Amino acid sequence: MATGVSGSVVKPAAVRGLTRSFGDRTVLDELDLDIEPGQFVALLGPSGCGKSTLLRILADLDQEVSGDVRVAERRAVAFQTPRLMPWKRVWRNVVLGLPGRPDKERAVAALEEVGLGHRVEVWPKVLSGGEAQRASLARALVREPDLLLLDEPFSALDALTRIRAQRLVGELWRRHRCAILLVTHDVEEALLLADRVLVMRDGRIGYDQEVDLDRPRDVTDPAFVALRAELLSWLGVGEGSAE
Ligand SMILES: Nc1ncnc2c1ncn2[C@@H]1O[C@H](COP(=O)(O)OP(=O)(O)OP(=O)(O)O)[C@@H](O)[C@H]1O
Repeated sequence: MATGVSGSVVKPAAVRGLTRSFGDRTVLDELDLDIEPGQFVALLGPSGCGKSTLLRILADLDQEVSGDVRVAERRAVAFQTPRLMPWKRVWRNVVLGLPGRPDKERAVAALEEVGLGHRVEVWPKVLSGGEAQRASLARALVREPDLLLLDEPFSALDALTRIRAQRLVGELWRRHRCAILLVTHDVEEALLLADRVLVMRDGRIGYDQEVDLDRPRDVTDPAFVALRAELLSWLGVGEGSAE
């Protein structure tokens, strides 16, 4: 039975038996997933395994599913590209789609939080790639989500900008304590940021590991190195791969 996304739940996400097919290809196959309030979850998996498909379903952008999908009503999403409307100033982009009159004060507060207090009035085309991505984070945060869905938000950024953006997301999460589901290809990024790392395999969550390391995390910490090796092995690219 196709049920789609329903709101008002205690958990930011509770998914049971989620199946999504495109033609005769089943991408998500009876997938189960719970995300707890305030939890930072990273989702990894080989290209084409269905990560974005799952995220789009949780964002209610795809309803062609079977299974039971319950997601917090307050949710927000940021994609790989910032998707700002070029004909609207940055602050108007941030509050676009919110009910009521555009609330500039709210937009400014969110932009200040991501370090863009000086970019309130400009057009999106003036922003650098990193700034545009931060504006898209501000647009997500202004919605005060219980669940923030991030689909490879850093992958188009250069290495340094990417590190800054990762740190910013870590700080925003500490401050807001919303649950986050971060889709990423980057094992190190997942282990630096998340409480819990998932790997998709055969249309389900094949690996589900808590990351119980102190923050800020140290990539040279033996526990970090061991977890990274385990994850790479699960992804089929490590020494002694699980494949
Ligand atoms: N609208 C669609 N129509 C047909 N096939 C689709 C559609 N959306 C996704 N797919 C297929 O579903 C599979 C999973 O795609 P998805 O984008 O979820 O993978 P992904 O794990 O996010 O990949 P990547 O890491 O490369 O972004 C792919 O084979 C893709 O071609």
